Amino acid sequence: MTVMVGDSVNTSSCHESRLLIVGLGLIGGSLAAALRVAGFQGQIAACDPDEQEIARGIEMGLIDSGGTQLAELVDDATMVVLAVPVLAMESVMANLAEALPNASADVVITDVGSTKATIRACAQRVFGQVPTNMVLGHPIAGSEKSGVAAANPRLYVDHKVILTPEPNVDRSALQRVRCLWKACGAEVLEMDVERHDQVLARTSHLPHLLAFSLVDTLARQDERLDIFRYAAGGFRDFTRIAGSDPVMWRDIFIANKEAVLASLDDFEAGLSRLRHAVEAGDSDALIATFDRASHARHYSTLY
Ligand SMILES: NC(=O)c1ccc[n+]([C@@H]2O[C@H](COP(=O)([O-])OP(=O)(O)OC[C@H]3O[C@@H](n4cnc5c(N)ncnc54)[C@H](O)[C@@H]3O)[C@@H](O)[C@H]2O)c1
Ligand SMILES: O=C(O)C(=O)C[C@]1(C(=O)O)C=C[C@@H](O)C=C1
Repeated sequence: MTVMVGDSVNTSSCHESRLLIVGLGLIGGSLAAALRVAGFQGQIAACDPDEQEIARGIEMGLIDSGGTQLAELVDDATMVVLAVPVLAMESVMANLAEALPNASADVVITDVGSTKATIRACAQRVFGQVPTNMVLGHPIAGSEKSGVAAANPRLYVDHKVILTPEPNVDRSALQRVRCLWKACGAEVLEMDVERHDQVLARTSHLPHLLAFSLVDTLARQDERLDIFRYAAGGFRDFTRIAGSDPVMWRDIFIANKEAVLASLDDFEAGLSRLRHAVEAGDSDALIATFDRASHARHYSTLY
């Protein structure tokens, strides 16, 4: 079957007969939206403690059914996608473990959490080991918005999804999770858990920490109204992500503490070098730093 996600043609197909999304927010809702647009034939159900998110998901045509109680929704699920904040994963897994006998015999479990080591540890605590039918993953796509109302069917198109399978993973479970994301237009990669957390600490978690800190620092100053009134493109580009969900980011910084602190050490050293260059009016040092950064930014694969 050939399916279309916007302009991109995707020849892989996702044959799950019943997909259960746990946590119907931006990421879970966008997954449902992308599958709908791709012509996904299976049922899509969702579980969320917020009844209004479920009602909105049904109203938007993203899910067929849903509710607040996981145990009532697991029946016959062929794939379960955990899309809740990182520190909510363990309690969701514990509930899932109880209800899992009602799922399809070949059920596959995956997640979308922004950190991977703590979520792997949750799975080990709840199930004794990461089950062979569990494939942890992370779509490298998102926004500062939250909730199903912000769901975007094109969110994953041409974006990377990193899967972090365990060595003993069931190969067909891995293949089915790859198919899920390919159907959404994503490019699927594999990485080990430790490397994932180190890389994402630098490219995603650190920038969010800096944006939150800058906006908070300015917002606490007496003349904040005046400052924000004159802010333009540079401020907007640098700080968009400071509007992101506080709970989601609290969880990420608690979960990925060590890697974030290491990336913060490197950043502080660089900032300190720049501070000295500014203090000393060291034109050569300033030009050398900005030149390196500008080249790196232009020649990176960002779009
Ligand atoms: N927002 C992003 O840019 C982004 C990108 C990639 C991955 N992620 C990851 O995806 C996950 C979801 O993020 P989001 O942006 O969709 O957040 P969101 O706030 O939009 O949605 C999360 C949903 O989970 C629900 N929830 C919370 N606890 C729950 C529980 N115990 N059982 C069921 N549902 C529960 C909330 O009610 C909410 O509707 C997080 O782990 C986050 O780290 C986010
Ligand atoms: O585009 C944004 O607003 C995002 O914050 C998305 C972003 C990122 O840092 O790139 C945020 C968290 C993720 O886990 C993955 C993607």
